[in-house]
Amino acid sequence: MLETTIAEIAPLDEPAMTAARQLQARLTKPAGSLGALEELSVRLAGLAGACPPPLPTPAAVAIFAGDHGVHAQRVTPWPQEVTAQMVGNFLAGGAVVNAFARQAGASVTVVDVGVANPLPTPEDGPAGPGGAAGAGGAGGVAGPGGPGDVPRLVSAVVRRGTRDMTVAAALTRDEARAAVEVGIRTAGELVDAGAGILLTGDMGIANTTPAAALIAAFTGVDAAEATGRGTGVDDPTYQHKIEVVRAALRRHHPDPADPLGVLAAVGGLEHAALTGLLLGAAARRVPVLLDGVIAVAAALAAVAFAPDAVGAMIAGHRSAEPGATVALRRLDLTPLIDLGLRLGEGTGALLALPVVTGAVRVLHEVATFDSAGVVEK
Ligand SMILES: O=C(O)c1ccc[n+]([C@@H]2O[C@H](COP(=O)([O-])O)[C@@H](O)[C@H]2O)c1
Ligand SMILES: Cc1cc2nc[nH]c2cc1C
Repeated sequence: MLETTIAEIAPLDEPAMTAARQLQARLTKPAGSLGALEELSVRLAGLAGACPPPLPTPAAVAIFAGDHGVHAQRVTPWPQEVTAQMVGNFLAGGAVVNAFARQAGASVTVVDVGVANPLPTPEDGPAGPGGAAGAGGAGGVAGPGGPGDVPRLVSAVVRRGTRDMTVAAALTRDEARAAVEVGIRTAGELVDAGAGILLTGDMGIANTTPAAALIAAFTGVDAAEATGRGTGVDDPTYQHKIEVVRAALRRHHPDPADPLGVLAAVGGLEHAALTGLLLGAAARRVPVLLDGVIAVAAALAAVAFAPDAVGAMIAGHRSAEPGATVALRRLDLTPLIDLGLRLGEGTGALLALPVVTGAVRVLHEVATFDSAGVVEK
């Protein structure tokens, strides 16, 4: 499935992009006055092979959840159980991603690709599914797409957490491939169900450590440049975290020309699955909004598999994690918003969604100088 998906990924359609540029020039606004939105609309026309491209709706967030053996190296202050507990919170509608998804009108799908601990059940009380649902707003669990559209759980466990990358490869190649294919399948299912845009989300205590290792492996920057403070670590833990990333890279010497090998050596299950989601979206020519540092690390893997996959990607925001800026530079993507977010879950991508919709809506709805009878300069 990985190879056939890669084979389907093609460059942006030049005639559609030319048509979008010409249309932008005729709309009732000074040329270039919509800044980055203009080139975004051109790219989306190229992806769709049509001008105007379809409005990017409905939107679907896919949150991939997994745990990390490198947690044993004390790279994060949070206990591993929080991954499972936050999955429960997502399903109950009580997390930030749920609030932003309701605001944006996006559906939420949580994919368990390798959570180590058992997921909470509704009987587990207020923190479990159903418990926080009242936080969804007056009237209960109203989902983003209307009543009944509640967050959905997909169980696609490849293994219950990776191995500690400082002592072994995090995953076997077969496990890494299986996780990538979970992401490809997720993209296919969401697009088949009608999604017009996909948004990346992630949950995994300790996952900023493999994200940093992936970014260093694919870009060649030093571990210190790719590593950040994640959920928030003190200075000694931060220095230690850089050494952990450095030790993993020294141990495995991942070859950036072998993305499956890199994901297996120093990746995470959610990073691999997100790589698959990005490849699947590109193959189906549906745009995908990237969230934070975990998503952009996965994006580096995706373009190593298929360089043209970048055509489907939109950088939602600039995560506060320094590795995100390193990766975005390599991908040549400019983030739409820059608010110092470092939460993950898909929150930054959701905040950027109205900007993307606005960029496309302009091509659909704005009058031309001719049609509106407005004189040009
Ligand atoms: O999206 C980001 O850029 C981002 C930056 C820092 C932390 N996170 C989230 O925080 C968790 C990982 O942080 P840490 O410190 O445990 O590695 C994981 O669940 C991520 O979704 C996410
Ligand atoms: C509470 C909490 C929520 C999160 N959401 C994404 N990563 C997270 C990490 C923590 C610790």
